[in-house]
Amino acid sequence: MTSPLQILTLSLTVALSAYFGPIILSLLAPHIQSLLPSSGDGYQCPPHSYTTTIISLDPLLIYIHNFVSSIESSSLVTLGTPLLEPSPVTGYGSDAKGSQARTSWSAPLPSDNEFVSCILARAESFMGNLLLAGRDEIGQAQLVRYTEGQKFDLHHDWFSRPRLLDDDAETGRRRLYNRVATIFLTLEAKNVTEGTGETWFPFAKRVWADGTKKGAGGEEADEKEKYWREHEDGGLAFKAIPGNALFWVNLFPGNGSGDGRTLHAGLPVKGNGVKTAMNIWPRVFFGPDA
Ligand SMILES: O=C(O)CCC(=O)C(=O)O
Ligand SMILES: [Fe+2]
Repeated sequence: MTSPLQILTLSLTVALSAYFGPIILSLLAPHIQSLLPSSGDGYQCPPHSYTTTIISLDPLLIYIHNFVSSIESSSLVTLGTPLLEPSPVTGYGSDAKGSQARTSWSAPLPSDNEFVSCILARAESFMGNLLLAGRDEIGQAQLVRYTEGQKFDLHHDWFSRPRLLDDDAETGRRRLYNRVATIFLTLEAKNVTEGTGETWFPFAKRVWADGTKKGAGGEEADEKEKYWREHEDGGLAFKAIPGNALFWVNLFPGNGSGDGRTLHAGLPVKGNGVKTAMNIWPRVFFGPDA
C-alpha cells in the first residue's frame, strides 16, 4: 500500500518538475544542439554563440571567439581529412601544386554537407552587408592541415587581378570575382607549441596601438593577450586556438583593389604539432556579367 509519505514525495516531485522543468529546459536549449552526435544524424545547425573583438579598424580585422563548437570542428576535420592533398597556391595567378611557399595540405569541403553548409551560413550572416544578395557568394570552404615544418609564407588572399569564374565556362557568362574578405578558422591544434603555427600579420596594428602595452580594457586586455602577441618582426601573431577565427577585409571598398596591409603568413608548425584549419573566402563579383 502507498503510504502518505510516498504520496507526498510523489506530489512534491511532480510539482517541482512542473515548475523548474521549463526553466531548466530553457537554460539548456542553446547547448542541446551542440551536444548532438558528430555523425551528422540529427544535427541541426544551431544559432551562433560566438563573441567578437575588433583588433584593427583599418584594415578591418576581427577576432572571433567560439565561431564553431568542438562537435562542429571535429566533424569538419573528419569530413575533410580523407580529401587532403598538397596545397595549391592560387593568389598569384596560377594554381601551382607543391609550391615551397605553401607546404601544407588542403581540400575543398563539399558545400552540401550539413556541417559545412551550417558554418558557411554562419559566415555569410557574419559578413552582413559586405556581400550583395543575388550577386555575391560565400564561396567554397577549404580545409588546411600543417604538420611538422609546414607553413604558408607571407601572401595576400586577394588576387592581383579579378578572376573569371570557372563555373561560367559552359554558359558563356563572364563573371569576374575577387576574395573580398577571409575567415580563417582553427579547427584543431594538436601539440602546437607556444610561438609556432601562428597566423602572422606583419602590418597589423591594434586599435589601441598608442605606445602603451595595454588597451583601455585593463585586465580584460591582459586576458585577450592569450590569443595573440606582438611579433618580434612587427605586427601581430595570432595563436592557433581551436574554435576561434580571424576575419579580415581584403579589398578596398571603393575600387575593389587589394589591400597590401592584409599580408599574412601561416608560421611553421614544429615538432609533432598538427594544425588543422578552414578558409572561407567570400567572393564579390565585378563587371557587366556580374
Ligand atoms: O595557416 C595560417 O595561419 C594561415 C593560412 C592562410 O593564410 C591561407 O591558407 O591563406
Ligand atoms: Fe592566407
